[in-house]
Amino acid sequence: MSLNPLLFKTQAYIDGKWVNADKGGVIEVTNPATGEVIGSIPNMGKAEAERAVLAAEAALAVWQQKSAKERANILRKWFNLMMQHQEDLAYILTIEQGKPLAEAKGEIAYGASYIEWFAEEAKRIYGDTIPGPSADRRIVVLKQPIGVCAAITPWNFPNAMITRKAAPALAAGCTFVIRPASQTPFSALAMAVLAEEAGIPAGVFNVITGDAEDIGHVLTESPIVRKFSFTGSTPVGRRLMQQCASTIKKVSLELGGNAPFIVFDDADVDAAVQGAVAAKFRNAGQTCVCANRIYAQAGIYEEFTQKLAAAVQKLNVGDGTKAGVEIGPMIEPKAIKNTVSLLEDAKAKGGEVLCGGEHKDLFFMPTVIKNANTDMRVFSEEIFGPIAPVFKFDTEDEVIRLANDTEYGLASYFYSENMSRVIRVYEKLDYGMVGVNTGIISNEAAPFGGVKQSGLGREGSKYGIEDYVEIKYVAIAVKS
Ligand SMILES: NC(=O)C1=CN([C@@H]2O[C@H](COP(=O)(O)OP(=O)(O)OC[C@H]3O[C@@H](n4cnc5c(N)ncnc54)[C@H](OP(=O)(O)O)[C@@H]3O)[C@@H](O)[C@H]2O)C=CC1
Ligand SMILES: O=C(O)[C@H](O)CS(=O)(=O)O
Repeated sequence: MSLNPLLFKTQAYIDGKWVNADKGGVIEVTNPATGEVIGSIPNMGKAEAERAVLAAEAALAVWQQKSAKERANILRKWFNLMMQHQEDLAYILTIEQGKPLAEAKGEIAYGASYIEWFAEEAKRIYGDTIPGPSADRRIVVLKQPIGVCAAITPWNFPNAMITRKAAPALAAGCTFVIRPASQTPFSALAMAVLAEEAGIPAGVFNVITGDAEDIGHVLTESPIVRKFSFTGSTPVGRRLMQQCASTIKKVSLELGGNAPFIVFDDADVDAAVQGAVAAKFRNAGQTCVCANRIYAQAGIYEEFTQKLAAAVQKLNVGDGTKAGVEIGPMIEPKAIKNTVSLLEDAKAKGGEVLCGGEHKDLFFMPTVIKNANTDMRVFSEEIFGPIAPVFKFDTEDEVIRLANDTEYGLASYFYSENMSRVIRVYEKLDYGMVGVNTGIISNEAAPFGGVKQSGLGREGSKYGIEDYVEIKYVAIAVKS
């Protein structure tokens, strides 16, 4: 495969124009599998970000003058174009982010599914009429687009994290400014090429690249921006939320996780092993919903850990553009350093490495640690890498307490064939999402999001549009 020059853009996209940074600065982007420079993007800052916000404000009228059905049809065209270009978009994603091509193709389809879903939701943003408290009063409730929306997204899902925000925003009649992660900007720019081709008017969808802090201050502190959405780490999300407070902006946050993955004695152990591999090693463990702490009940602990290690050892690690590769590189040296540090800490505190543990360049071998315990950093920190610590537990009450003992509350998973236990456990897990007998829970029809310090709001599903509309109450006096 090779880069499609029509989709591979090295300029930002503001107000329907492809532009460089005012001062001409650029940021180089490298392929994490090879270290080669793929290309560069404009290193923009405050002035360009302000222009992007003004362009989005100016485009509100033209976008809102279209009917919901017209907006829906344009979004549908955007979805169709993404799927027509799935292979080319996946290749761009793999060389900038590292995930294997099969996973990248999956992300393109997953990201596009949010556009498909909200193209349909665009036509179903309903208001209410409410019986008035007296004969001379009428109550009308409208749901109207909130206005200019802005977002900052991470490197681990360079397509889907953007469409999960842009699709409901545009469906609701809002306009949008996105600042993608510096490591993975090309997927966002390719999205803009197809947005333009789909008929999304200039200024409605803008992609700005460059200095995170300078651009971030504009997107969080400009009074023109009415809604800010962030996906990334909890510390950065907390800081951006504080910045949004200056203008009382509507904020949605998809932040870090520390997902428990619980296997009870009455589980289908082979299914649980497959689920654990999927939940732990997707994107080389670099997702916020990855299984972070694996708990196996005493009765099946030996069987489960041995079968898990046997399955993990078979995973094919390498350059994601090569056929058959299942685990790509980590995103950058900092990620490798953090993963090594977590592993060394676990080993020093009694962990036994059943497989993996080594790394070369940005490739970290998928690792299973037996005899994990709560003194280890992997118990309380988000690993965000291909390490699977397996903890032993005895009782249901004990594992629920351990699972909930974290400031995070994004995803959780457990395996049991006992229906009463299934209901008891999913009711007691303090998380925004629970996977029962499955390790993969993300799709466009479901409300994705967390509780506690994993975030605010939900993305996808019928709930996802609510963050992009404002409710207006109209009180009407009626003469008899
Ligand atoms: N809940 C969820 O859905 C997700 C959560 N995450 C979490 O994010 C972490 C890993 O992703 P990672 O990208 O390292 O997270 P970061 O929070 O470091 O970065 C996320 C984005 O924020 C930008 N950013 C960083 N600092 C600032 C700032 N001060 N002002 C404005 N923008 C800023 C980054 O820019 P740049 O890197 O270009 O400097 C990047 O685009 C993990 O904790 C993971 O769990 C990640 C993805 C999804
Ligand atoms: O960034 C992430 O980790 C994603 O939100 C996970 S998922 O939605 O692709 O499962």
